[in-house]
Amino acid sequence: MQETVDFISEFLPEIPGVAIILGSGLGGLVNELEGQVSIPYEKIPQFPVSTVEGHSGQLIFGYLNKLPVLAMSGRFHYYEGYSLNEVVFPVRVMKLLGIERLIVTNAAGGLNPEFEAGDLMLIEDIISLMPDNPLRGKNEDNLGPRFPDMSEPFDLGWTEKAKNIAKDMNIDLRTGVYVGLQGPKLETKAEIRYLRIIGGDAVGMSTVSEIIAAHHMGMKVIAFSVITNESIPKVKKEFTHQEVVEVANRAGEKLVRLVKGIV
Ligand SMILES: O=P(O)(O)O[C@H]1O[C@H](CO)[C@@H](O)[C@H]1O
Ligand code: HPA
Repeated sequence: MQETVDFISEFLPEIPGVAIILGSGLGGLVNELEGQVSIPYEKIPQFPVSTVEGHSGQLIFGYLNKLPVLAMSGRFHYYEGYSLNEVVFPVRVMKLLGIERLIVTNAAGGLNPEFEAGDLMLIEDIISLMPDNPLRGKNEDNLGPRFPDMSEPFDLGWTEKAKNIAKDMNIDLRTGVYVGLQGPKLETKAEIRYLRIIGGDAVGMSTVSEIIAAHHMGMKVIAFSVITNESIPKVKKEFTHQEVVEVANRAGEKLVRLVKGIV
């Protein structure tokens, strides 16, 4: 990690105040960054590389409303074959770079029957149904405790502010619980019923491990889902990642405005 941190530090004009992970199709935020410095993942020592469409695969430093931020344009998923330790590696690097705040975004299927494609959801809690945990193995005590409390994974002050900012901007912000599954297969109807029963409002294949790792290190975290599809469509149609990326691109415009406001 130190090798990676030293490498990235060389490119950063200053320490970013906030790191932002951009989900599928949400790369549009990058267009808002001024004074950009981008580093392709394949140039960064020890860094994994992105293999999913809609995830461009670069770290981008830039100024959002004059505040220095570091955006991960492209994240890593367990289903790509990475271990959860590899999936959260960039989050750990961000903390070691001195970044204290993290905004996580994703594209997700709506479980809550009131949600529609294009809705924006503030993630208030998570359920990790990943087959592993990024904290498994010897604990690095300099990162965080062996048994981190997870009763409040998100920074409450920050989430309250986000809700108020959304209201001021006339952005309809849903709230709910995000369930993280390993993917890459989509859910069966019976699995969807199960996920709803256990309290899920949105489902995806990312995010939960990043939040666990960030919270373990004491980062202040906030997270949003763009609901890109109903997990059981009212009108029968097949799931396509293409549609996820398209809807996220369109609805992502709202999220970009909101993130800008929050930053
Ligand atoms: O969670 P992000 O990276 O936004 O991507 C979501 O979109 C992909 C499925 O279309 C899956 O990777 C799912 O997790
Ligand atoms: N299920 C799982 N992951 C997803 C979905 C979904 O319906 N939509 C976008 N990512």
